[in-house]
Amino acid sequence: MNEFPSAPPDSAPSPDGAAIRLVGVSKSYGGVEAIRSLDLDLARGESVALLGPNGAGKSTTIGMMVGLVTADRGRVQVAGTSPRTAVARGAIAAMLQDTGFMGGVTVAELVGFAASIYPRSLAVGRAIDLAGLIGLERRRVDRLSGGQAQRLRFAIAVVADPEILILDEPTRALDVQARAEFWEAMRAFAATGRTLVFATHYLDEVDGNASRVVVLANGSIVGDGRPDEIRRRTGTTMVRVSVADTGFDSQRRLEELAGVAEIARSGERFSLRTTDADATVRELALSGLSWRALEVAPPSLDESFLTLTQEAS
Ligand SMILES: Nc1ncnc2c1ncn2[C@@H]1O[C@H](COP(=O)(O)OP(=O)(O)OP(=O)(O)O)[C@@H](O)[C@H]1O
Repeated sequence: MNEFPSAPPDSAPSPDGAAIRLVGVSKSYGGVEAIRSLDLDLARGESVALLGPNGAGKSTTIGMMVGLVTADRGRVQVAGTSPRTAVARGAIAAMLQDTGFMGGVTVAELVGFAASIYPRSLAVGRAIDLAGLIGLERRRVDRLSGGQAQRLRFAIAVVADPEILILDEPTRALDVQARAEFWEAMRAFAATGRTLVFATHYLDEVDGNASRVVVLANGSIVGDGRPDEIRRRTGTTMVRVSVADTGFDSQRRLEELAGVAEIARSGERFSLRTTDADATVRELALSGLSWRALEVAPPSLDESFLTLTQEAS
């Protein structure tokens, strides 16, 4: 896939550097409070993963960023202006869930139509290439597979050559190969200093693709930081070790090592869940136990995610 051009200088975000700013934003649907007094500042150049269980408020937040949902209270600013103005200027573009296409047109015609809306746009062929749709230019849009349609949504968003790109569950209908290609294109986009915001349920997409993780639950932010910070703050590390003498005394001594919260055993192999792996390993080394095959596994993002969202419910 091609490289993206550098971020254009004339689409600079607000003077203070925020690409997107939400201040005290709330949104209710009837009796349902979808978003509760949310404050969020996204700096230019950040790649932000928006995580949260079903109904947490991710799509509502994204809808407000692109001017499709109006907040009941608070202020939403995008590239230093209102979301709708930012969309009209092509400063922000989005790939949303399940958007339909106008019927009876080809892939190239539809991307060309999208390009004609914006003051500045990529060449149609370039957007089609970036989206991995080469060879499908003349295919009618109603004859695309689910994964091809998803790539077309991406082509329509990226043809705006936006400063900020918003993606709501972008890889939902893609197979493994297409997912890998999609993220390759996204990393190239982010590497040009542009801002990327994506909502996902696939936590394995966060590492390597997000510089920041924002976790939502019940319409509020319950976690915000670098992926490794989120893990460390909430997760526990697993220390695994084999001990030749598996008698009661060995198990008790392992349980008493600093930081150990829980212990499980399978034959000679012990799995220690620890809140402080360094302290656990240090004491293990001094314990006099006859151990081998030490493994230290970092906390998983899945576990951190569950901890954060369950605490909030
Ligand atoms: N148009 C609407 N009318 C009524 N309620 C809505 C509407 N849109 C969202 N909601 C409600 O607002 C809350 C937040 O929904 P939202 O779609 O923003 O969550 P989400 O985090 O994107 O969920 P998912 O992961 O399932 O897509 C939910 O309780 C949802 O039922």
